[in-house]
Amino acid sequence: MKKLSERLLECLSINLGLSPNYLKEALGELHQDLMINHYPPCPDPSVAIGANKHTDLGGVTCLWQLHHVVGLQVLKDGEWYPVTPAPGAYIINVADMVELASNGIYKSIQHRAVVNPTKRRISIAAF
Ligand SMILES: O=C(O)CCC(=O)C(=O)O
Ligand SMILES: [Fe+2]
Repeated sequence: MKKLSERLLECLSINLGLSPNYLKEALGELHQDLMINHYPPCPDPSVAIGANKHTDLGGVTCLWQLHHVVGLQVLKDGEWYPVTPAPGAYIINVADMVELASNGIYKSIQHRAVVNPTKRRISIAAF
């Protein structure tokens, strides 16, 4: 997972027209944390939230959504959009440090997780 994050930082740097190491050097040594989120089913999702609106603090977040239960949503132009899990794929979030180090060219995406009335949901995030 660390190698994936480092490779993504290289690609994001190259895309800025900078040296592949630019973001890695700007962010310093990568200490990656793993967070496992468990959202039990909630009979009335209109009165509960799984994870409140936030941005992630680090460089890039690699998120794995298990069981293909939809829950992650991103905020764009004032609207929430679901991020449908794709089998075998990670969701990659640009986080705060990359927004700062790219001088705002990359945006740290606002997101949240909603709960499901019948299914539990598990996601694993590497920050
Ligand atoms: O469960 C999700 O899809 C989102 C989790 C999340 O945003 C986080 O762990 O920072
Ligand atoms: Fe997050």
